[in-house]
Amino acid sequence: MSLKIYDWPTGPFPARVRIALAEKGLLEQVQFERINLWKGEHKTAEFKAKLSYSGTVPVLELEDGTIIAEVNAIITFLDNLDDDQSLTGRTPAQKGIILNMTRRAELEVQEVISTYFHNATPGLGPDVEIYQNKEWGLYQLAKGLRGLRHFDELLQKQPYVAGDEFSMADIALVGGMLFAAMIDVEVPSDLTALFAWYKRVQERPSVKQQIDRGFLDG
Ligand SMILES: N[C@@H](CCC(=O)N[C@@H](CS(=O)(=O)O)C(=O)NCC(=O)O)C(=O)O
Repeated sequence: MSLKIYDWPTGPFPARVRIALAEKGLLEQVQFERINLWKGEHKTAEFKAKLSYSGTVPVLELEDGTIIAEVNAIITFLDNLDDDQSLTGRTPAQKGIILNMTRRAELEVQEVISTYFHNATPGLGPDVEIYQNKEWGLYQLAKGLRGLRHFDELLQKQPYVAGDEFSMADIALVGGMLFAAMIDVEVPSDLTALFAWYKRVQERPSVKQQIDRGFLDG
């Protein structure tokens, strides 16, 4: 099976798919095509018509041309290629809890830090950031810091974001931590359970290799 993924190689959202690919042993079966976000290649009419209505990456293209263009959807597809849905859940309850916590990590951390990046910093540059609202961006950053504190409290009581095992939900929170690191958002040092979790998940080569990749500028 050959898969094609359009992404920015070190972007925090694409990193989540790359972690899942590594977890499933599929990294070698993927052809990656770099989409330069700083040049707005993800915002062209052609890209949005063919690949991503939202104008975002990553986008997965299957051999038959099928397009899947949301991180969680891509990971769900990958996790269902074999008979062990370790990332998205093996039972109905696990599937519900993992998706619940994945969305919470997105809505309370990664997406709000991304909104801060695009609104209250130069972001991808004036040619791409055609609308910015600095006040809204700062408001979302404060929400993201509250979100990180919430996950610190959660991780004082359980080893992983959705419970006792590593899952797609942990990958989502790793995405939030990567986004924070990429734009120098300081994670408060008193979030010791969060940092302990981050150290724990970095024991997985799939996660460590993404964190060690650093970030490319446009
Ligand atoms: N809802 C999308 C969000 C994807 C997303 O925001 N991707 C970023 C990539 S990166 O910033 O993590 O590298 C993007 O395309 N950003 C470009 C933009 O928002 O203009 C998903 O979950 O896949």
